[in-house]
Amino acid sequence: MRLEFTKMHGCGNDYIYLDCLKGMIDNAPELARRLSPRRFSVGSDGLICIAPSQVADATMRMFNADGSESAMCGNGIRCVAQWLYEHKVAGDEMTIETLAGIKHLSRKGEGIWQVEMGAAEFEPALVPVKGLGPDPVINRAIAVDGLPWQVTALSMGNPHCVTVVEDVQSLDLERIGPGFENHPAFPEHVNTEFIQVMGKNHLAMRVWERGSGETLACGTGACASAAAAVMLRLCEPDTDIALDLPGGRLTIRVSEDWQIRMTGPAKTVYTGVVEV
Ligand SMILES: N[C@H](CCC[C@H](N)C(=O)O)C(=O)O
Repeated sequence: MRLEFTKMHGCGNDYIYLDCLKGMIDNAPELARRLSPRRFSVGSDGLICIAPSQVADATMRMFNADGSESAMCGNGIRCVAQWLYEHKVAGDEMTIETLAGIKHLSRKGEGIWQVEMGAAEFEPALVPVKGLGPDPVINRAIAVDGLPWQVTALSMGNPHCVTVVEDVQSLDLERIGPGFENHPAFPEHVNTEFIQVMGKNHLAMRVWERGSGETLACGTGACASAAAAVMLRLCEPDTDIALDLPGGRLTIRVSEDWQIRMTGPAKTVYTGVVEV
């Protein structure tokens, strides 16, 4: 079967986008697994379906490279907005339904979108994180690879574990990433962000993503990192925080009541057809 797709990325976090506006497909996890391998197939961090919605301009369904589905994808939702704009399905302001609720997006320039991401959630049961007591996990030690890591756990609609390090570039994520992703404290596995304070309201970040491994950027991860940094008083609320990722820069704003706003790029690279 010939499958038409659009390849897009946000700060190098690249996905295969499918037009499912006529109806959601039922083999998305298998397609994500088959089409994500680089060199052997199209190559991507996963697959995103743009499907119809009764309550928003469209629905986003996101699948990691291993076929697992996530409720939310920050870089992905900006690209869905760009796709809807380019295909004249929606304009400068739009809403996109996700499994983590309806998100509002505003176009801020050519290929630049601002997303109201909703609230950072530190309640353990809602991350979810378990076995570390009833209180929010803020700068608490967990053991990975035989070493203690001080982590902060929160949800952006998907689970995140943020840890502050001296030098993000020195980390061997291939070695330590799976130990975080599959840590028993995170029953639904977890996306892990490693952040380094570069200056006032300026962080560098690398990420090991649940279901995809190290990616060049993670939008929900950038939001989680900024929220954790504000919680740890490393950054200020109600201020633009610059997040430098290997694939580019995202700007995150954390309100006093933990509402998160993300602004960043979305780019169409090419359209293609693949036999599946
Ligand atoms: N791997 C994530 C989904 C993709 C998130 C990331 N690519 C983003 O931009 O937010 C998860 O399983 O929760």
